[in-house]
Amino acid sequence: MSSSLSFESISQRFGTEQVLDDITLTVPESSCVALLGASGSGKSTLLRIAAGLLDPTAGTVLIDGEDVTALDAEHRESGLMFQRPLLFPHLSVVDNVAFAARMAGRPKAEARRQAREYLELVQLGEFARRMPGELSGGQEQRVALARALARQPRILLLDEPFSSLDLRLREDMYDLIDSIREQLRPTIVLVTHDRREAAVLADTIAVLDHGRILQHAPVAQIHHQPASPAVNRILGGLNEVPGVVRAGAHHSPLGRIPVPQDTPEGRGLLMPRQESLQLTTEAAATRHETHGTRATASWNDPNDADAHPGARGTVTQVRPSGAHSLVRVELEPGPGEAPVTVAIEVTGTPALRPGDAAGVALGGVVGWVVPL
Ligand SMILES: Nc1ncnc2c1ncn2[C@@H]1O[C@H](COP(=O)(O)OP(=O)(O)OP(=O)(O)O)[C@@H](O)[C@H]1O
Repeated sequence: MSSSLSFESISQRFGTEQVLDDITLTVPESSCVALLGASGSGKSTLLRIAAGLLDPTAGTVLIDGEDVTALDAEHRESGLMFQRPLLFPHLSVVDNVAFAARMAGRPKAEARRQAREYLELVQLGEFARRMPGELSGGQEQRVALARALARQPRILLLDEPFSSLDLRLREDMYDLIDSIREQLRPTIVLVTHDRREAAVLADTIAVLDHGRILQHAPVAQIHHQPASPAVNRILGGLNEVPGVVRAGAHHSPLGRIPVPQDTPEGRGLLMPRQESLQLTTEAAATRHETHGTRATASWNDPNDADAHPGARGTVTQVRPSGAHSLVRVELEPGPGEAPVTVAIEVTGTPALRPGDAAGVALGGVVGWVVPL
């Protein structure tokens, strides 16, 4: 039940509003792409075009390389699931799931037998005879998923399917999607504005902004190597540190951070994730390069006059949020540098207060820089 899906130069206008602008994106067979973006960025419009519910103003939709742009939704063989389950209230659970097969002319007993298999898959086998009004919200969404899967779709299209569920139920649905991916290997397009959901469920994330794809990349890559500050922010990145790239490193109040070899020299913005930065003891984190003193910390490489694995600054904010806290530190600028504040995510609540001295280091990752 799995196919590849491609959008080629898809554009959509509503009146004078350009809602999608030259979207090209391929979703390989059995993979899951998340369309992530703010409200109004065009995610649902692209999904409706994939489903055949909307004709694009321009461009082509391909399933397994075949142009399906002119095919209507009925013949597109896609399974859809929305934020609300949209079950038929007068049909039992099993008949809701069997509905498409019945419409396709299958005998009732056969359609129901197949529907029960999908209900088992979503762990609702014993609810087959219930009416939708007798289900919880989470159960209704499972039925909606079973109904979408029972169509044996070539492409599964999910539009904010879990956003009305509470956190616990959402986690259960994530487990269910994992197990369905393992068993049926469907090709999935997931529309979401929840970056965590995108990261948990998808293989790749396509970031949409004002109808354009800003970047499409594997989940880890897009978090650590955002193509622009806009992508970094949409993925929840909080840090943008201006500086200069020279001799294989980015130089800023954060210190000398090694960068990939192909990083262009000159002014550049370093975007370390708040989860990748670490608080260090102030003594160990003393910054030496621009202050002209030598490192005393044992883990500083004495053979590298430029090596200094950290910076120092002053805590400006500590914001606890349960298991983690966000600590903001204003870094000491070197000569000619402007001060910059970075956010660091730490476990628990540190014994720090605004005004305290703190050291900051980038742990174990190569810096990622985009030109300024
Ligand atoms: N049928 C339509 N006619 C006119 N404008 C439309 C139509 N459908 C969508 N739009 C507009 O297109 C833009 C993108 O809408 P879309 O629903 O694709 O965004 P979205 O990213 O899915 O947003 P949300 O997260 O709020 O669902 C919005 O400005 C919306 O008002």
